[in-house]
Amino acid sequence: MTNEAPRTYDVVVIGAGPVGENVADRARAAGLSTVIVERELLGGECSYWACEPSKALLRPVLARADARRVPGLRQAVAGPLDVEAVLAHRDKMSAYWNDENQVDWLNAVSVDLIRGHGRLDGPRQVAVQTPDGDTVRLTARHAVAICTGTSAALPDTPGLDTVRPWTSREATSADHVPGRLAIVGGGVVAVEMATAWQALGAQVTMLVRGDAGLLPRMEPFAGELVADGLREAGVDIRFGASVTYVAREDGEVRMTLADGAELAADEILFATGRAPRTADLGLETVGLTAGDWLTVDDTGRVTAVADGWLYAAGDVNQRALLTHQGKYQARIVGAAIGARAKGEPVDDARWGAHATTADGAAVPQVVFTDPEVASVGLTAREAERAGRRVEVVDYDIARVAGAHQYAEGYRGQARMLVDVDRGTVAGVTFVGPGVGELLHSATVTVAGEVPVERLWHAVPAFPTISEVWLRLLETYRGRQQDQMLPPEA
Ligand SMILES: Cc1cc2nc3c(=O)[nH]c(=O)nc-3n(C[C@H](O)[C@H](O)[C@H](O)COP(=O)(O)OP(=O)(O)OC[C@H]3O[C@@H](n4cnc5c(N)ncnc54)[C@H](O)[C@@H]3O)c2cc1C
Ligand SMILES: NC(=O)c1ccc[n+]([C@@H]2O[C@H](COP(=O)([O-])OP(=O)(O)OC[C@H]3O[C@@H](n4cnc5c(N)ncnc54)[C@H](O)[C@@H]3O)[C@@H](O)[C@H]2O)c1
Repeated sequence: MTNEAPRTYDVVVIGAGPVGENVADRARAAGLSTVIVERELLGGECSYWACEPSKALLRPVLARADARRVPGLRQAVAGPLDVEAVLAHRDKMSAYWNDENQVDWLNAVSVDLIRGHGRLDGPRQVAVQTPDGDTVRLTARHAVAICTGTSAALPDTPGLDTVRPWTSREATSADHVPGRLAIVGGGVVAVEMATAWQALGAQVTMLVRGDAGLLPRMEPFAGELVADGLREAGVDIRFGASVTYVAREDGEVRMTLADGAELAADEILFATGRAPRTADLGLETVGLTAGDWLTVDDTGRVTAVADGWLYAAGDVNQRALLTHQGKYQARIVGAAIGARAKGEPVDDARWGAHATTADGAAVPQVVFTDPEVASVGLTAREAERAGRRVEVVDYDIARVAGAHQYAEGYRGQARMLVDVDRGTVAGVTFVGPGVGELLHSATVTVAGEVPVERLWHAVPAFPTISEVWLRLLETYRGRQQDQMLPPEA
């Protein structure tokens, strides 16, 4: 093992997923010497085992579902998906699990790369264990940024160690379609992977604990409409189903549920949430606890560490486990590191250049199921918990002319929350085919804190689904006018 003298950089980034890459890019653009440490592939979970492969699997499924609702086109797409072609497309969209292009990009932006496992080794110090067993020591003049993301969190179900369960990694990279796939969980990964694998030919059974339904963090109608869509596609959804024991016997996975029911499948996917990759990161050398999420302020600094040199961005800070939101944090964190290093003022006021204000106000998300779910800002439940006075405005998207054009028998639902004290929109949820591309209008409205009265002047084109905005506003105004009418004699 060689132990060279420590190399010094202005900024050391640990983890080259989408977020680490962007922190490094922004820090370098601010004129700071920057090195990034990566133990697997540049591009992280998103490029190889999450967003890219999952959406490549889902795109043909959703395009076919849409086409089947268009008269004149339905017959042309009546047949099954070409599984081999879908998997080949997925492989291509995952860059064949090769990060050469991303290395080229890193070189082009003049960020140094060290491959290996990075660990903190005291304040501003990082030790990298390289694949050939060497240790490279790094010192950061200004900042260390932790961008190590998350891994699948598995429950401690007895027998789990014997079944070789699928996690999101296997679910997005599998090269064959299992005959029967059991999915534990009712969150985003569970519903997306149920949509994909059922359409590719597996018989999917979802085992969802409790009675909160699917997508429990979203508006309840989102989970209900997605459950309807999955059932129509042939998925068997069992609510109140807790797995108490699993075993792999004779090549199949056997499960026992809390109510004593038994079932078998060829594979079992645990889509039961995420855990931060901080267990083996040397957190204890800077007074933090191994395995914890890293709590940060709005400029991305880890709040529990003195002197403000340690930052954390992306999944690992648990603010919003989404690529686009982590990259937003990364742009701001990179700029904040740059400003502090140069002694420039840091604008961390609400919506300031160095504050990740949107994390708490306007996080957009699209769930790529049939129907799609697109949401930003608060749900009604969250608004109530936060003590915000909101008016809940609902509209059936099927009544919008553009929805009739989009698909025969369109089914969908929209909800807008109007903050009655501020006169702005606090949250929007759309559910229905094609609504994902509608979401940014809602994000601009929420993040821009556009007064509801001004929205009347933002005219949606006819006949598009976006006319749902007009209908939501009319519903809201109609209600207000009703309230202004004198009581009937
Ligand atoms: C199945 C699935 C589908 C998803 N789909 C979407 C989607 O459609 N849209 C969306 O916005 N989000 C989606 N997400 C979430 C998205 O993948 C994450 O939010 C995103 O990857 C987080 O980026 P990150 O850079 O914080 O972490 P990661 O992408 O996890 O990257 C972290 C990197 O750090 C490296 N690393 C970790 N520890 C060390 C260490 N000690 N030393 C060196 N390197 C280290 C890892 O190898 C990895 O490359 C999905 C997630 C899953 C599981
Ligand atoms: N399209 C997208 O934007 C997209 C797609 C996939 C994932 N993601 C991101 O990835 C993150 C992780 O997704 P996820 O689905 O793994 O997590 P999640 O938190 O969304 O859902 C986890 C589900 O597992 C259940 N669960 C947890 N522990 C369990 C246990 N012991 N037994 C049974 N059920 C259990 C929960 O009740 C919940 O239904 C999400 O926060 C999401 O932001 C985003």
